[in-house]
Amino acid sequence: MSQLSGKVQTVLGLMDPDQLGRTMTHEHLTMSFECCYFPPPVGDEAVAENPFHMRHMHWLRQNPYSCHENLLLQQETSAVRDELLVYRKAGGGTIVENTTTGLDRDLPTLKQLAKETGVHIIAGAGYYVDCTHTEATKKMSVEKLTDIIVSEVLHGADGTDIRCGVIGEIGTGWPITESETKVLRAAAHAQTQLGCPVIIHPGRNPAAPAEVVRILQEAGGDISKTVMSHLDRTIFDDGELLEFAKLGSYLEYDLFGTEMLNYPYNMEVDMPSDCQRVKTLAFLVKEGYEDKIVVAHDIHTKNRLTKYGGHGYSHILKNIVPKMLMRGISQHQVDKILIDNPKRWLTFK
Ligand SMILES: CCC(=O)NCCS(=O)(=O)O
Repeated sequence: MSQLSGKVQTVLGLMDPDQLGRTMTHEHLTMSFECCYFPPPVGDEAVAENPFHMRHMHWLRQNPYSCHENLLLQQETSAVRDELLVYRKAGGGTIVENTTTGLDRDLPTLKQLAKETGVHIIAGAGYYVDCTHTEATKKMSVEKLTDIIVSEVLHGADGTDIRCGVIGEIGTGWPITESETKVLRAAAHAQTQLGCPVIIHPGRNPAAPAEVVRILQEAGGDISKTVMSHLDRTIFDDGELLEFAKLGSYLEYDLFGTEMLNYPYNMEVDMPSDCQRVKTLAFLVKEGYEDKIVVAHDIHTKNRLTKYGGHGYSHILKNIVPKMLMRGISQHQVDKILIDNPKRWLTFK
């Protein structure tokens, strides 16, 4: 048994899991998404260069990845601080900050935000998708990657003594690359050593989540302590969703607040609306998965902050919870989704 056993690890240190409260399991507070810039539709170049006007807000919601400035969430720490204070007032307790290596993780800023707002912040260890892996990372053995991830949890990351409390989001694409496979194996090995939570960013294909689970399992990972993110843009067929749910991971619907017609990274995908997301949650609850669902907004661009007319970090607490209750999910089940499931996942074995 390690000193972490039975605890959760925030950027301010170890904590009793009962103190977490309502938890968003997948957010970003400071990061850069420049790695995933997508050129604007032909003819829209001028808007993309000058986006932050009321008249461009709809365009930005539809094309969030086509404007360099919108991808620099790390420039908005003051606005994020204000939003975290609102989140606390709305009944929020904890945020799992999923920024990993490749996305400009900034642990000192996370620590400062936790101190200034009283929101518990849990930071992520490991690596994002292949296109952000450096040549040095790509050359590393699984053992070396494992050592780095373990050290980020036990000793601190990025040259600081600030420790991560989850592994992930571990980034994977579709098909999963050799370097991503090594990182997944390293995440599983680190999880075996530490008994810690893991969270995965799957590729944009309905087969991707199950393939990640297969790789993790083969490397000894604990799927019951693993969250599969972004299911709202990945699995659309109810039958396929239930097949995936049987594998035993937590099922994360984390794009609440995102509504767009054309999803640029995969034009086959019809991004669901928030009403459709709630409907899917109600379906999963009816099918017996109320102990496996977790939710979040995955804010990773500026336009989703309330400062720019976005929904902010309190959207689920303020708007989605009432909708869940209206659609037959009970208060007890809502509490499981927001409090009990994140707590169980985040507690070290
Ligand atoms: C870094 C944030 C992130 O990866 N978000 C997921 C975006 S998407 O793959 O669902 O478009």
